[in-house]
Amino acid sequence: MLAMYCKKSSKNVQAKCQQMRERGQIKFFCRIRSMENDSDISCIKVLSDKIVSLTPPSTSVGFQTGNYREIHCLFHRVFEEDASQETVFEWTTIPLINDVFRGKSCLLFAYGLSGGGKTYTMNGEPRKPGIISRALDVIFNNIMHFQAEKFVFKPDKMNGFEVQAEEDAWKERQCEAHRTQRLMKTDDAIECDQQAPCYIQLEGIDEDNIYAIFISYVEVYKNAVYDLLEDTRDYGKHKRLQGKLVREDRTHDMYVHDVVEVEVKSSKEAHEILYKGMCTKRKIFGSVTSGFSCSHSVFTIRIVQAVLDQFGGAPEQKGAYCVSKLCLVDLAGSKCTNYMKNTSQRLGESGNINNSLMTLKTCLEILHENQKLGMKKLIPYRDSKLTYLFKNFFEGESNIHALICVNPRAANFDETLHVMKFANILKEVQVLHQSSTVKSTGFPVGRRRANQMFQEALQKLEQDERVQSSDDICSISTAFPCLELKDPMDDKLIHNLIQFLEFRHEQYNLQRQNLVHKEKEFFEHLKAVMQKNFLAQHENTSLHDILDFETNKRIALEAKENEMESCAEQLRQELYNRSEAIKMVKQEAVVVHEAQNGVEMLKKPLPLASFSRRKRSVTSPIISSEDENSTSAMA
Ligand SMILES: Nc1ncnc2c1ncn2[C@@H]1O[C@H](COP(=O)(O)OP(=O)(O)OP(=O)(O)O)[C@@H](O)[C@H]1O
Repeated sequence: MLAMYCKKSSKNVQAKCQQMRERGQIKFFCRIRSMENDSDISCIKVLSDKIVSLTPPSTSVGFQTGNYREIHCLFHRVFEEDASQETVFEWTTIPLINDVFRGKSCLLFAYGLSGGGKTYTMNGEPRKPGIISRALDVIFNNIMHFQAEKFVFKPDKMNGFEVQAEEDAWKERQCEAHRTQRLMKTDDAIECDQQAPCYIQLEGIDEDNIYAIFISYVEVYKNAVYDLLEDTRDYGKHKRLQGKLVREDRTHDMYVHDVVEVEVKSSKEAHEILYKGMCTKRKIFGSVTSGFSCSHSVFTIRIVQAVLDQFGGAPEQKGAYCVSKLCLVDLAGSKCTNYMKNTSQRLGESGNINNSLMTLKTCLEILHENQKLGMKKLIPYRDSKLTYLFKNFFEGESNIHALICVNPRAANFDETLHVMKFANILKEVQVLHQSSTVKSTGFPVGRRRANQMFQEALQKLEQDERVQSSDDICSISTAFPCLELKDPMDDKLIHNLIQFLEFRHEQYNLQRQNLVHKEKEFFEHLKAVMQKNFLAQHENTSLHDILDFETNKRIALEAKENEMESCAEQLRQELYNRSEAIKMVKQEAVVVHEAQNGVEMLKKPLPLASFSRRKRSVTSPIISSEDENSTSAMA
């Protein structure tokens, strides 16, 4: 959270905090990059892990117009120059990934001046992977053994998914295997040397669920959306990527129409797709932006999760799944114009960037006004593709994190101040806190493991030669005695047969009794397990209640803490203002006192000598030592 000082009554602040608890707040982070040159002067000081202060340098517009007060900005967390990529990722992205696995939709965007380190933070560099790369690693490390078969879930190109029959999915898997082999032979296939083994245990992963991950990568450039994963191999010099439409689905969620969405099964596969997109971006947009990104990159990870049925098998019921997404956005630099050479095309580009960021600002301002005053003003999301794409994050239920990337150079002070002001507008906007969309099914916990154990046991039974004969399993006696009658008078055979059958019958009864007994035992055991399960579920529910209670308490405390921090900052500012005022009053008092002294001195009758000296000093205030000597001589 960022707070710039404003004078509001504590009642207002309290009401606001209450509102925040219900609606949820956008979390603000600030990353300060290291300076390029040692000779550069910094205008940013980190006061604590949440507060930074901006000191206007003498060259700044504010300073020149007499506004040279320090400005304090409050964030959820401040990352100093030496903060690692890992730390930034853990603070800004891990909570969002956890929420995505709870079925929520999340947005993380990097905003700041050109060269502030947005792309460095989002995409990273070789050996210093950024947020996108780490997010992919963490997701796949956690769901490695819980993935659905490929192509079971198929995007319907309208934000939704279809569940395919196993045979259709298998056919698609075969086709894809050929296609990938072909693709890997092209120049676009890049070695993924950036892959970082990032192991962080996520919350919200349910081993009784199956997961499927889909990624898409688009670029918003000159108010048009381009698909970076579109096949560009046939695109020659004169052929360009086609702009895509941004549409709204039945649930008012936005999507890029006809965008390529790739289902990935490993972090390596996801990285290959990511680098393919980066290559396209460099090839198509790189040449016109000369190192500074004048377009907005949107990398989306969609997670489909379905609950396994009561036997631990894949769900067949259509629609029995939940879809959530994580959008990782690298916004264009907010000060592109200065960095770009003044060719007309580039001025046009920078104008477009500023337009889209301006529209974003306008939308947020109107949204805040609507929320604050209960108005229903039309918000111009449609004025820019960027805002239209993210409409749902601001209007609907979502979790949003904003990462403000700043360069502390004093020369950038004025622009940095604008970035902070933009962040301050964002702070005012409230987004609805999304409740988890993953519903409890009532199925027993541990279905996947139980199913696996059952399958293993079955396999073992099939493999074991000793139990393959069904005779061995349900045998009630040895083989029948020889029934060949050699002598018609021979009663022994009949007698033996009767004995054998009686023994067999006895064995049958015994085994039957045994079976009934075992069945009874099994049901007793099952009952005990069910009872235990019921108790565990009960305990689980009460633990969830406690957790919810504690979470609410934590949220309330956090809100209180934020409120206190705001109040403390206000009081500090007030103190500063008052001490400045006291200083000025003291100075004025000294001046008045001196003036009074002067008047009193004048009122006193002076001796003649001193009068003549005074008279002289009045007429000629600058007296040299020679004059003084001569005056005293005259006296
Ligand atoms: N925290 C950091 N530590 C080390 N180097 C950094 C850091 N932040 C940025 N850099 C370096 O600064 C340069 C510019 O950073 P980057 O391209 O990320 O800026 P940007 O904000 O994305 O700019 P633009 O909006 O123009 O794309 C890069 O060479 C990057 O390596």
